[in-house]
Amino acid sequence: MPSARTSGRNVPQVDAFVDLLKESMNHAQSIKPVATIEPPLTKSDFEPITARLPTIFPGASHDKSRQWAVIETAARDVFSNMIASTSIVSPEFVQVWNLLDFLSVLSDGGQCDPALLFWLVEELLDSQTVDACRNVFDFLESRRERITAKNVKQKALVILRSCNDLLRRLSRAEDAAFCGRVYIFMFQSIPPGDRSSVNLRGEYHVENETIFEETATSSQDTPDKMDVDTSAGLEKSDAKETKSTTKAVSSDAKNKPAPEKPLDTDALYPIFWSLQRFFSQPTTLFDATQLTKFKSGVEATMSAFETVEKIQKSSKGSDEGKVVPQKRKSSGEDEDLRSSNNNPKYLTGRELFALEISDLYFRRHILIQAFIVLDFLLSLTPQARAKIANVATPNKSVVYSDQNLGGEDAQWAKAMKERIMTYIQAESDGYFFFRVVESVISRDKNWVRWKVEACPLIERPPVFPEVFNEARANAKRRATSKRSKPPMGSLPLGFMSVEQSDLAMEKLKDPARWKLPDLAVFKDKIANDDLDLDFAKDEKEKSELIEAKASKTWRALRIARRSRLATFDKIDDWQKVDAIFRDQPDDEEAEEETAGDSGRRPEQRKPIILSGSSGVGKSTLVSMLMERQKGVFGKIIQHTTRSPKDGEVEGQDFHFVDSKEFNTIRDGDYFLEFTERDEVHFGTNRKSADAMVESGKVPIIQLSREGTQMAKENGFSARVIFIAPPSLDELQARLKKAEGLTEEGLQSSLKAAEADIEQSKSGDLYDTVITNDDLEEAYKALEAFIYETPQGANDINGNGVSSEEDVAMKDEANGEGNPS
Ligand SMILES: Nc1ncnc2c1ncn2[C@@H]1O[C@H](COP(=O)(O)OP(=O)(O)OP(=O)(O)O)[C@@H](O)[C@H]1O
Repeated sequence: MPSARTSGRNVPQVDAFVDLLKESMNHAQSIKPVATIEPPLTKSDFEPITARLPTIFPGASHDKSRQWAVIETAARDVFSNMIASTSIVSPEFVQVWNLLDFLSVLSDGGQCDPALLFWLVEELLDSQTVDACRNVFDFLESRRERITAKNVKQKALVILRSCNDLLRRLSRAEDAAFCGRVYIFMFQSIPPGDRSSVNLRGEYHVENETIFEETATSSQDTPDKMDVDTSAGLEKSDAKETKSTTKAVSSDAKNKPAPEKPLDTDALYPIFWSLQRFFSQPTTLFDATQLTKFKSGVEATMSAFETVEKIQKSSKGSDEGKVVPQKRKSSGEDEDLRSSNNNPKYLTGRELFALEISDLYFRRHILIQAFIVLDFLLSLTPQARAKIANVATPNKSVVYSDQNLGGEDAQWAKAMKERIMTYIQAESDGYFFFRVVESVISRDKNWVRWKVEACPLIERPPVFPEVFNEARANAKRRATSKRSKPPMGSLPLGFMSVEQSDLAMEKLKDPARWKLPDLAVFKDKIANDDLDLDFAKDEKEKSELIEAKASKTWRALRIARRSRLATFDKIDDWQKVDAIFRDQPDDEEAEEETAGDSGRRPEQRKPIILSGSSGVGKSTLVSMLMERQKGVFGKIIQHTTRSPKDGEVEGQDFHFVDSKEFNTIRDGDYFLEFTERDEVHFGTNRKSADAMVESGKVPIIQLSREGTQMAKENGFSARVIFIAPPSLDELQARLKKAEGLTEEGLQSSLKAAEADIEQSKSGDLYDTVITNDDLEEAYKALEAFIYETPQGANDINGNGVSSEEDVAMKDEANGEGNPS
């Protein structure tokens, strides 16, 4: 990291503050030697530096605005130099995070402009690729509470601006999860009642225009002239209608009822796509001619959709009726589609149209658009207006008080809404799909109402201590006064009160009361149910038997999960669970399972992290452990964005994924750690570790120091072992044996190893250090640690993955283990 240059402005205070910043960076590095975003540096960390501020800005009554300007100028200079010369993925970039931490401390103390940190973050986001912006968000998310605790009003605007700028760069489709992170950050930083991001003027997003082919193709009339229409002009949906469009629309121009005979796809095409203009600008429907056009367009679309569905239903199972797409023309069209700020775009090629409308999801998409616009129209009816009549000062921009939806049009809108609803719900999962849509729309209506009411402040009134105490006491009473119901399936205990106490105690000891039944018992019972099902007299009896079988199957599965989890893979249908009853798992699995018994299980089942630099022997030791204690340990395979090397096997060495998939997992917070080395990403999926624990094995994870650090910071509960090389010379010798390692790679590994060894001395990251000199000795030490450390010791984080026993015990406590 190059040191910050002075600004050259010849303002002594600026120069002095630049020097102070440089010192603060050195100081920060001595306090936090790691190159990670975590841990954040705090006020006390910077105390020696902030104590010197009065030497630059002397006197209690000095000009505050001047101080802020000086600090801003100096900070911008230092910051620009840093980001211009340091890559965000390099360890040196930690200085930028440290600088931002320092500015946050200054800002909280009123020493600099509260928004300064966010101005720099805005600059940083502007200067980085989308991928690198994720790192910036790692920082922002980790510090969110602190950096938005004070003066949020002054910061809100720049937070909104930078988040919105970033959102404009993100693709809603490709970076959906990242978009979510940005939104969540925005919403968490800015109070819900803040109106800075509300579209109070009710403006529509009119730039996202849908473009489609204006000229009618000759695909039907003159099929052999297909290619000629490469010259067909593209027209915006609000452009003048073409011959074919006019013709199609004019058939309905006098507001005739719906055409029962659907239009062919060619005639429907322009009508269909011109609806998009109404969808994106519903206010155009205030014009009667446009409304008529909209109505006929929606009707034509609806009829076509209904016909498509009928055809599809009747031709189910055969290829008849399937629309075969014609080959797409290659033109510059695709680039056009992706332009304009990553707005999601429909593919509007004429030759795709038939295929598109044969897709149920596409049809649903369009119908939901129409549904929303119909809802909007219905908000203009006198009945809907009556609902907002008591709003004192409505926001005129979103009320459209000069517009009214007349009786006939309102009837039409209502009927069409119904028709759409019926259509969507008709498909198998249509009901659930529509419920989701409905709940989203109804939630949105509340926001619209809030806007209509001119966005009153959303405030939660303070709760007084007396009220709080009373509520707590009430809650406690309610939770404890009622006699709790015995857990489902509990056996009766009535005999305890009537029988002699010693006899009652004996009865209590009956194994049937506390022991899980044998899995085999359920095999026969389920087989009997199957038999009875074949002879069921009527539907009622049949459904009772199915219910009884389901209950038994469920209990059998719960018992089987303890010892036969692997067989669950073979179950596709809950009605056929024979796999769990088979005595001998077949072939390889049988071997594996028998072999599995040969290993000794450690008392502590927490995941084990083997940390250490490249070449120290982690893989060698893990292989030995897995070989000598068969079936006890399971290696957690990392995800990586690099491609497999010769001999590497997917799922054995790594899970090889592309950056997109990696980022999705990462944004979904599924990695317990992730690191980057030479532009290659590595990450460990938390779920793999959880699944391993569930299956009864002890997960083993090989991690670098950074990865270990991150796993620990992310609250992952594990025992951490540092594998040290006997010496750097020996490590060099071992590394040299590795094929394909360049001199540069070798030196960088040695440097990293040196830092790792240094860090291991601090003793706060690792539970034990094993020096891998003599391999056998190192292995013995590893086993000793794993097997001889009692339960509860070395728990770096008490709240992580629970062991199998914990789960089992919880089940027993909940009565879930009791099957009767
Ligand atoms: N105690 C030892 N004595 C001599 N050679 C060893 C010893 N332990 C491991 N090695 C050798 O060192 C090399 C590196 O070992 P290994 O691949 O296990 O390291 P690693 O820590 O897993 O490295 P990486 O993190 O790069 O995968 C191998 O050739 C291995 O055989």
